[in-house]
Amino acid sequence: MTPVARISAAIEVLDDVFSRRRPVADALKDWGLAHRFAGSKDRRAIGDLVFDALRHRASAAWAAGGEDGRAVMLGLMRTHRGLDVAGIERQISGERFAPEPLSAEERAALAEDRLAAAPDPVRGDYPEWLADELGRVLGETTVAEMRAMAEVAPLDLRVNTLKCDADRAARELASELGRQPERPALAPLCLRLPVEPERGEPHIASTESFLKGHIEIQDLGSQLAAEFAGARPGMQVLDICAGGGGKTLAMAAAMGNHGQIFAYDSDRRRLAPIHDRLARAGIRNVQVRAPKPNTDVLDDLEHRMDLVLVDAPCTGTGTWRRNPDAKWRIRPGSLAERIKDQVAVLDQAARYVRPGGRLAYITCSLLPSENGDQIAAFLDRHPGFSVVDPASVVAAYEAEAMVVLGEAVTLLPQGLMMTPLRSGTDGFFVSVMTLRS
Ligand SMILES: C[S@@+](CC[C@H](N)C(=O)[O-])C[C@H]1O[C@@H](n2cnc3c(N)ncnc32)[C@H](O)[C@@H]1O
Repeated sequence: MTPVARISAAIEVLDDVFSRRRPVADALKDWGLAHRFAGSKDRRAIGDLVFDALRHRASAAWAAGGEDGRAVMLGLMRTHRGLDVAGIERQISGERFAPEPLSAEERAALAEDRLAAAPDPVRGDYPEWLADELGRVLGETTVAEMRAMAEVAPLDLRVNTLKCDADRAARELASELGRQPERPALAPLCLRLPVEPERGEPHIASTESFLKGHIEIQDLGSQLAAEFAGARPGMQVLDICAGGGGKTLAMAAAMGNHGQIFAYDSDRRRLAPIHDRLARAGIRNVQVRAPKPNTDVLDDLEHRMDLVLVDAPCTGTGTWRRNPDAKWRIRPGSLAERIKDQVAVLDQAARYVRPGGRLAYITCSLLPSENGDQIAAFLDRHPGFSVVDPASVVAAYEAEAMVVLGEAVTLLPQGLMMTPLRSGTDGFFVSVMTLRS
């Protein structure tokens, strides 16, 4: 396909997403099925265009003065590809499969510099109805943070210390992929592969390092969140929202395979990948407890756990770098649902903490209603718990990892927050609490 035909295809997919409110993955898949002549490079290029357009949907639409796929694609070229009107006209001209030439109105809109006067949610590319919530926690940095949230995320890997050390894993990856991973200063066990659009994402899951269990794919923010929970060798730990096991694996490594982790999730299908992942990582101290009908499979753990981790179901507003589609799909009703889920799982989790034990609550969301407000309400319902000073949570990690987090982590009254701009991670909130002895 020619570059201009790819642009036309991306417009078609975007219109499908916008007009039928379809998930982007479904729209791209259907487009591929209906256009079998398109090769893998074409599909990747169209996918990249569509994802880029979704990252910057509001600002691009504003710049072009329209709302549909065509307007967003034209605006994207203007605001995020640095093209002027003549440049855009060159990009979309061609004999076959080219979009219609620019109309006089489009040309006029694209010629103006409209974005400077746009409202904050447009300049920062986030939904207007979340502006107050985001502003409450991000304040004056909201637009800058949301702009960072609209960029493409790097690929982060966690070195599995049960099998390998960071220097060796970095050498292995460099020789397998032909590129040297970065070593973010915040975490000695993180290897980072920045985006290289022309090469596409490396296929980590087929590397020897991955297959041997030397590395796991995990965002740096998720790695740090698991560290902040404070699992230590010998502890009894319940990971009550274990899902595919990202945090379970990180905690098992931090515990050096000593002590016990119970991995539970109310949805047994979500637990399915954990078995292979545990085996690959050489983990021996995890017992997977899948739910069973009419049986409380966690009964014997009540009041016994040194640490209960709640990696809570949430809106995922912190992961918009990876799912730009999600920021336009989230609705007030789904936020309200997640808040209810969080109340339920926190109340359940509290039962398993031993006196003097810890309860760690994590979300990949930046919304205070899922984070600080949720913890404040929990403390009202459970007066035996209190928040561990977030500064001391950070200090404990810094001492252990021999790093300084400084401004990379934002300390809040009920916990701490990581953000794309300040931390270079997905957005995360972590609150650590203790139960009175
Ligand atoms: C953020 S995901 C967990 C991700 C996982 N910990 C990881 O690091 O890969 C949240 C999980 O909570 C589970 N969940 C939701 N409500 C729950 C409940 N009441 N009890 C246990 N798990 C629950 C969901 O099924 C989902 O798998």
